[in-house]
Amino acid sequence: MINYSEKEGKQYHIQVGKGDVGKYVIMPGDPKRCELIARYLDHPVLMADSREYVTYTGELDGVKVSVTSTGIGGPSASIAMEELVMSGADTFIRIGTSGGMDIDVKSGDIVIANGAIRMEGTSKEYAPIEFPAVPDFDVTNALVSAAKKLDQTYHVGVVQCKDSFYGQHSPETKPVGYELMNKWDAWVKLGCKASEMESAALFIVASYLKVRAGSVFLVLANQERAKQGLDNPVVHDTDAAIRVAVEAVRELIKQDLGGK
Ligand SMILES: O=P(O)(O)O[C@H]1O[C@H](CO)[C@@H](O)[C@H]1O
Ligand SMILES: O=c1cc[nH]c(=O)[nH]1
Repeated sequence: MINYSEKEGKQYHIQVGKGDVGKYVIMPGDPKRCELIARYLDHPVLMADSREYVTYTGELDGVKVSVTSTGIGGPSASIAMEELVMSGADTFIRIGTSGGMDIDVKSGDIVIANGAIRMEGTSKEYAPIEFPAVPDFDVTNALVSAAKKLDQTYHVGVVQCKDSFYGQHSPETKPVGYELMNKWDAWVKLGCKASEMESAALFIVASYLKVRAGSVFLVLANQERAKQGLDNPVVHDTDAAIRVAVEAVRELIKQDLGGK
C-alpha cells in the first residue's frame, strides 16, 4: 500500500499513528463533540486535528482510550476506522445524532443499533449487499447495560443509513434518486428505530477488518411523530448518549481484563 503520510509514522488523514491511540475509540461524527467526550477521560490530550478528524487520547480506569471524529457519512467514517485500526485500535463505539423513525422513539431518547440498513454507498465497496451490517454483540450488550445503569430511556433495533441527509428530510426536492423515500415507509413499518449516516459503513468495515464496533444515538426528533401531530420537540444535547458510550467502554475494559 502507498503511504501518503507527510509525517513519519502518522496515518495520512487522521495524523495519528501507533502509540497515539488506545485499543478503544469513541467516534462522534462532529469534531466539536470530541472535546466534550474527552472531558470524561482522565488526562485527555489532543493528539491531532486534521480535516474532519480530531483525536484525543486519555484514560478510563487506567486504560488508554481515544476519541476520534469521523465527519459526516460513510466515506470519511471508513477512512477513520481504517487508519485507527492501522494505529492499533480494535474496539469502536460510534456516538451520533439521529432522527427517530419508529413512533415510540421520542426526542431525547437513546437508540442502540443492532443492525443497519445499507442504503449508502461506502459499505457496498467492501461487501456484497447480501452481507448484513451488524454491530459486535459484546459492544452492543455493553451499550445496553450502560443505558440501563444510567437509567436512560433507550431502544435497541435497526437503524437506517443513507448518503443524503436532505433526501431523508425533503424528498420533494429530489426529483430523481427517490428510492430512499420509496423505501422509507417499509422501514418504518418494519420497526426501524432511527435514521443516521455512518453505522452501516462502520459495521461493514469492522467486519472486513475483524474489529468490534457498536453505535449509540441521541434522537433529535422524529419526523414520523411530526407527521402524526404527536409531541415532537427538538433536542440537541448529546450528553446522555456520550455518557452511555463512555460507560460502555468502561464495561468492555472490565470484561476484557477478565473482571465480568
Ligand atoms: O451527529 P453525527 O454523529 O454527525 O450523526 C448524524 O448527524 C449528521 C447529519 O446531521 C450525520 O453524520 C448523521 O449520522
Ligand atoms: O433526522 C436526522 C437527524 C440526525 N441525523 C440524520 O441523519 N437524520
